[in-house]
Amino acid sequence: MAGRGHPRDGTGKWCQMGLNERQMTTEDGSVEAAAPRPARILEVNRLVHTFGDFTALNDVSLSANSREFVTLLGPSGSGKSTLLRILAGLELPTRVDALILDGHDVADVPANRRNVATVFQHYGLFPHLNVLENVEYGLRVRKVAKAERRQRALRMLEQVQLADFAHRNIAKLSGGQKQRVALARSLVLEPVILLLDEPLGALDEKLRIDMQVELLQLQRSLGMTFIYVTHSQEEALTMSDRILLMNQGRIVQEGTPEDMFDRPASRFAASFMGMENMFEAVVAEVGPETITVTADGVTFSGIWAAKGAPAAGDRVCCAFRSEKVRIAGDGAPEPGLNRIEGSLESRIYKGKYLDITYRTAIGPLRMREWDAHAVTDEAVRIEWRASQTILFPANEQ
Ligand SMILES: Nc1ncnc2c1ncn2[C@@H]1O[C@H](COP(=O)(O)OP(=O)(O)OP(=O)(O)O)[C@@H](O)[C@H]1O
Repeated sequence: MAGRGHPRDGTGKWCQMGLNERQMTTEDGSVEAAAPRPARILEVNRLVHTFGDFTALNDVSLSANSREFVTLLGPSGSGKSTLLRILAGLELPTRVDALILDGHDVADVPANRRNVATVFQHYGLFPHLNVLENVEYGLRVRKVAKAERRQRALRMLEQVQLADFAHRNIAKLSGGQKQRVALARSLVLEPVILLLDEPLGALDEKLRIDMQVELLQLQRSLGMTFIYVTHSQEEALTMSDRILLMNQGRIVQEGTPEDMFDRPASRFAASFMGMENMFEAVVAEVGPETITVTADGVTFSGIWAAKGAPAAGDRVCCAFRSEKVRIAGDGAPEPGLNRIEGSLESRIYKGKYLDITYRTAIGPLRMREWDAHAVTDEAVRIEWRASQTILFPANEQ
């Protein structure tokens, strides 16, 4: 990419003082101010990608801002990796209206001329090179002088807490350490965007959780834009500024982690974001804040999560989380609470909590109970808040 302000050889080096206030040291040691980097670092408009007659990406548009952590979240086969490979230039899109990176349209620019770097699940390190040589490799290809590339590689190894391992053989590293080397090797090139394809997928759970925090700290301290692919909603919720939820080659919803967790706007999104209770109902009344619905003769209230507004008589889907359900007291329900009678159907011990299913007039309802002693075998009334009940059209997947 003829990226504005990004030298592709060893004649100068951009110092990241924050992505909008950069300077460049030239060969004679003078310092030049760089053009400010645009706040919007990536813009993709109407991307379509096909493999033969199979459409892997269908009318996908997205953007990323400078310093933003954007996650592509979705089930296997939803098109996340294909999208990432197109951003990296490893795959040329079948059709795209615009693919703007750092102010330039790079739709036809090959991978080695785009100022992005990619980290994959399986590291892709060179086994015959030690840690430092692996991190230096990209700078060597770019013909950066030896002293400078060594200094930059060591500085990056410090950032990923591997300075003491600089001369270690790659084969003698743990999975987490290998992934840190892979990160350092990409970051040392100072790309405008780092693309990460399930980078923690090969690590065990404890290490994955530690590395999530480390990755986030690294992204914040470098002030870099990360585009991160995962199928784990927990990983996406922990790290992202913004989540793009993908299904069958489309971005079906996007928002902050809070938006995505609290207000999934379709059956697919609700189910993927872990809403255990979901049932169909008919709109009875549309109020200013809540909407009243009926299902099998029972009346509930909820809030509308999808675009537009429903009308009385529309078929909708209601969803709420099992951890929001609790056993009701004896008195009349407080305003803003939905309530229903239930009888115990099953309970599953999960260590820290119990997953309990109650048989009710609208079907089985799940409740997560943290106090194992609170559960009795008797019939109960269970309740949950209208404000935590989301509604969306029943006819959209
Ligand atoms: N080279 C290819 N040739 C044909 N079909 C492909 C090719 N690459 C990907 N696909 C198909 O495109 C769809 C999207 O694949 P992609 O790898 O992008 O999904 P994903 O969301 O990253 O899945 P996973 O999480 O399993 O990696 C899948 O149905 C896949 O089989």
